[in-house]
Amino acid sequence: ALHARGGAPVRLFGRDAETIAAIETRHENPRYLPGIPLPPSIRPTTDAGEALAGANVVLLVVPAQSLAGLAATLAEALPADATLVLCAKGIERRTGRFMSDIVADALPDRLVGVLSGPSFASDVARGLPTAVTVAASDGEAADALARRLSTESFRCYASDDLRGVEAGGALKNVLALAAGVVIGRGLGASAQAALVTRGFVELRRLGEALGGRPETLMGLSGLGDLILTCSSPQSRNFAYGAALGRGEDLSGLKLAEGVFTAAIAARLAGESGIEAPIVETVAELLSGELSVDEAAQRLLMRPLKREVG
Ligand SMILES: NC(=O)C1=CN([C@@H]2O[C@H](COP(=O)(O)OP(=O)(O)OC[C@H]3O[C@@H](n4cnc5c(N)ncnc54)[C@H](OP(=O)(O)O)[C@@H]3O)[C@@H](O)[C@H]2O)C=CC1
Ligand SMILES: O=C(CO)COP(=O)(O)O
Repeated sequence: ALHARGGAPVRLFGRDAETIAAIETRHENPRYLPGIPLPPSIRPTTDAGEALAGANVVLLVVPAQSLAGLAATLAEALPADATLVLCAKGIERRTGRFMSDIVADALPDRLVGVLSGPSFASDVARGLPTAVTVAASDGEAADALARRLSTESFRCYASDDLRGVEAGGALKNVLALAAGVVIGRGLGASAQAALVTRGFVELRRLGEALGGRPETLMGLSGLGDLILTCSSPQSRNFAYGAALGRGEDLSGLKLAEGVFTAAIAARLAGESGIEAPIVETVAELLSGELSVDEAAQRLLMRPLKREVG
């Protein structure tokens, strides 16, 4: 929407014919962004070939667990010189792969960027001020992509630390879920602040162990996104954790990305010898090893080894 408003030719591929038809006729996405007018110049289609013909920048915006399937759908129609921008935050549950690894396997030799940072879709689509990180392994490519994707309301900062950006985006989902549990259980704002701070320590430790740089984890795609999603019910991960914390029936609720990432993140922490008690507690809660009460208590008041605030 942002780029179409700025005059760029934008095509939108989606698989749900009803939603695509609504965007075409009403210039609104009633399922995902109700009430937000979309520029009539956007060309929506259910035909991947039509969407991709001649495209030079392609943003892939599906949940992390769906990226491999989407990459397979697009493979044939994707122009050879198109730059791919990965917007999903997470780790593939089945394989433990980060998003850039999935795309490197399915669509090798492509220029790949990762876009991540504190940015709720509805804020971005409304044109509210947003700042994110755009990473590519090649610094010059990251700079060019950040310039290309920036608009007056959407500022992209370039980074060449692809793994650090991916790690921050995936881990904050698990921590946002934990923050939701704390609030849902009624533990209060002080506990929430403690959770976010201790969660950030885990995000940094684990993110570095996975190959990310400290300054990336302290930036928009790490700390920035952690602050946003640990404090807003607009975050699906936070909202899912809050419902869990309140003891609600979750059967009608779409699984948040952090549900898929928690066990993998806990395993990666174990393999790297990293202490990640919050991530581990979320994984144990989701697997049923801990009750909500036990988990809520453990998230903040687990037995101390040698932690210093
Ligand atoms: N929403 C947000 O505020 C933000 C989201 N993100 C990240 O973006 C990613 C997507 O999030 P979001 O859009 O909110 O997710 P939603 O679950 O709200 O929407 C997912 C969209 O992806 C489509 N989709 C899923 N699988 C496929 C597939 N195999 N082929 C084609 N389309 C598919 C869905 O289509 P259908 O309707 O047909 O199922 C739907 O349009 C996530 O990783 C999230 O972390 C990042 C920042 C902010
Ligand atoms: O990543 C997000 C905002 O930056 C969106 O978070 P949720 O996936 O938890 O909704």
